[in-house]
Amino acid sequence: MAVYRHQQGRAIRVSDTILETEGLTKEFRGFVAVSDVTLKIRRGSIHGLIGPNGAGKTTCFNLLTKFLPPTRGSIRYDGRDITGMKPAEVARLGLVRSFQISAVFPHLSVLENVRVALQRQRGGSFDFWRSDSLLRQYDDRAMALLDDVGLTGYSALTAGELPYGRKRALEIATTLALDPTMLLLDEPTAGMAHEDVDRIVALVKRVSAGRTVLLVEHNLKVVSGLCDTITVLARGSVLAEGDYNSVARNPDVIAAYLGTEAHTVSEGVPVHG
Ligand SMILES: Nc1ncnc2c1ncn2[C@@H]1O[C@H](COP(=O)(O)OP(=O)(O)OP(=O)(O)O)[C@@H](O)[C@H]1O
Repeated sequence: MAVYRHQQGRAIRVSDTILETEGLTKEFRGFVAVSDVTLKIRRGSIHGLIGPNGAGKTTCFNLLTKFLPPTRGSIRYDGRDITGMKPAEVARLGLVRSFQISAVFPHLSVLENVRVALQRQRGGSFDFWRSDSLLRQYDDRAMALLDDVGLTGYSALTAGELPYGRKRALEIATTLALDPTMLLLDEPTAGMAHEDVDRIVALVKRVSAGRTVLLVEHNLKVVSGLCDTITVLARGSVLAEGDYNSVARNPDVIAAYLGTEAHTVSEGVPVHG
């Protein structure tokens, strides 16, 4: 199916694949954490990266977001080779990772955190010395983003006061402030209680409209509810790929989970029906 991007009044045909890797490999002093991974991520999809503990998901995520240089292989984003680029450069191209909670400023208010992210998107760097009135021009947009992630009622609290699940929502709001074309989320529901998980799932679904999302996730219920396509990694390599039902039925996937992570299986990987 042809995909078009509208730019300056013109429709430009773009590839259906937004992000692809070829032979992506990362070795740590001879230990191969990610081995010859070839991925194709469809524009507009929600793509999950799963696998048992130690499968190489985080390393792969760090390679894609340019936080780690690959030992071998290439990464193309939106038709461009980004293998040698820095995280800030790929972020400017619209490929943005969600920052970890440590990147939320705990002593600033929820609103100020989003404002700073918006300012950063415009100016490129943090500047705490800008006058308050200059920063206030971002308030409307910041409130709209907080509304998107269900934090309207929390805007005046300091980020440090937020409950854990709400902090993750704030982290997503600060990421959305960068107006990403493709969003990379690293375990957005890690460590959350059930009700928070459901809220984040709904949130990811909502913010995925008009975007591509790649998420690394342990919680298979989350993956099954969100992802159009799932890539299963095991021992650094791609073990299977497809929709949730097909990968969950795959005997190699079941064996990989059984071998290393019996508790995860009990949470649901082998779904047969
Ligand atoms: N900086 C590093 N130096 C050496 N080995 C590393 C480094 N980072 C990761 N590894 C190893 O690479 C392998 C893959 O790790 P990675 O964290 O990518 O897996 P994962 O699938 O994200 O695991 P988990 O689900 O447990 O977070 C592991 O064996 C890990 O010990």
